[in-house]
Amino acid sequence: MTCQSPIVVALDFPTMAQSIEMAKRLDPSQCRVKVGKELFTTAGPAILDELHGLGFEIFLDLKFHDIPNTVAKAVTAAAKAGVWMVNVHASGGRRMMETSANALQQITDQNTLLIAVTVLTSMDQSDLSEVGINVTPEEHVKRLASLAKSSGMDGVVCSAQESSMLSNELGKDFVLVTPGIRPAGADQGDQKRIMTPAEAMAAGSHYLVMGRPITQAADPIAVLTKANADIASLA
Ligand SMILES: O=c1ccn([C@@H]2O[C@H](COP(=O)(O)O)[C@@H](O)[C@H]2O)c(=O)[nH]1
Repeated sequence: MTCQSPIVVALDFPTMAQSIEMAKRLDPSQCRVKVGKELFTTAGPAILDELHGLGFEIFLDLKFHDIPNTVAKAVTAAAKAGVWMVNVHASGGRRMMETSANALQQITDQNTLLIAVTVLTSMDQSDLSEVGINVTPEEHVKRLASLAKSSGMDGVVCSAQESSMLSNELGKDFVLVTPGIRPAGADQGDQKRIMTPAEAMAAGSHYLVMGRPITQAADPIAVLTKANADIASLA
């Protein structure tokens, strides 16, 4: 089923049963889904089969960061599982990303998108300073995204606050996946660099990751439907 929406719902649940219960309420034409560290660790690869069986395209968000050989093997396994998108950390460096991109090119029957995480949306300037990075989040995102592009990545994970800058710098085809999406008035939680769904799309994001604002809402479908409508009204 072709998905009409840029929204990717983060299924951050502690059990397979809860994630499947949520997925069954969602419509694969209205969103994709994201499987992250919590769900994959508890449910294992079986969750991918379950969600594929429900018709969803899956972003496997495990943010691989290891030596080149290990990461290349991990992204290969993800592609063979048929996921729509998988990611690595750009800070793993050029050789790690190039080796992974080359490994995926060997799998001719899959078109899995390979993207790289730049600066987590939960981090601000002070968090970066504490780990020895003394430039603004925007400057560091730009540096890592440029490295990711020249290392063969299809795109990056960044905050929507950097989407306009990256779109101008790296071109409109370089895929920008932006978590930290918060409808107006929603709880910010641990996210630091946020934007609303419509703002993020207007800024040049291609895909919007939304977790708790949808999954923890009293009416998750109403929040998703409103976000899709807000985005559609931009056209
Ligand atoms: O920089 C990043 C990279 C990944 N994430 C993931 O996206 C979702 C966001 O969930 P919310 O509940 O909407 O905050 C979550 O699974 C993160 O692991 C991110 O937030 N920022």
